[in-house]
Amino acid sequence: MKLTISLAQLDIFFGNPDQNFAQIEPAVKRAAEENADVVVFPEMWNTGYDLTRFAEIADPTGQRTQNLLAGLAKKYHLTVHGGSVATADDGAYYNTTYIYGPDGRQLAAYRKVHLFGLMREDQYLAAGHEEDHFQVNGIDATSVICYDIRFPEWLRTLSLDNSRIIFVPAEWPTVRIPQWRRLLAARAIENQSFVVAVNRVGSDPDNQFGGHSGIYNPLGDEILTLNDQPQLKTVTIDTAETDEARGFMPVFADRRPELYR
Ligand SMILES: O=C(O)CCC(=O)C(=O)O
Repeated sequence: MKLTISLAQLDIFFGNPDQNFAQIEPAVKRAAEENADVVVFPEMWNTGYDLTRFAEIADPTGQRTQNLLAGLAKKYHLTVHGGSVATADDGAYYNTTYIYGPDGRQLAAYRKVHLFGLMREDQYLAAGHEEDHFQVNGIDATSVICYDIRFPEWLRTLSLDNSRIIFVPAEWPTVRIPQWRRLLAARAIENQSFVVAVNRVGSDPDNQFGGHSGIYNPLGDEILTLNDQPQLKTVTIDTAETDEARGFMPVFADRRPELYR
């Protein structure tokens, strides 16, 4: 099955939800003009890593984000993968993904499972515990957030349910972009899946972010790579390539889960 995907590689205004919210509709509109079936945003695009001000700026129960994404998905008739946003719920903060289908219905909500201690995320956020599985235009897919890609056992777990695409929104620093690209390629190869990854660009008080959003085929080839500037690019993938990869080399059937821990 074919799927046309737009990667919306944004810069993010540090701690300024209003300015960040204003960036979303123009990108969705542009993706629709490029006939995308799905548009994907980066991680924590509402606030950036302005962790100490979450009480003020995190989205209460994610409502503002959900209303925006649901409305845009319906208006432009495509799936909106909302990257992730900082949300507040029951006295805790989360790094949360929302995904909406073209009819405006929520397809998935996911909270980042592995919190990134190096950026003090674990001191300010609570971790998620749940898998996410959804379909985009009839294609089984799953989604993680940034640092989660360093945990192959988690992406394998998520891929066991016939998933053909792994979405990865991120705020990945420039200094580790070579690792970003290798990790994404490895996750694509070992799970015989497409990996669709959107990183932010620009900087915050602590980090420079390196872009290089990309799409990797099930052989780990980068079939689309962006640079380190704000941009939106669109490409069509064919998930028959996942059938070919899995048919040729039965990695899933050859697993020995009884030996793993
Ligand atoms: O793993 C890394 O090097 C970067 C992870 C990260 O920046 C994040 O999870 O926000």
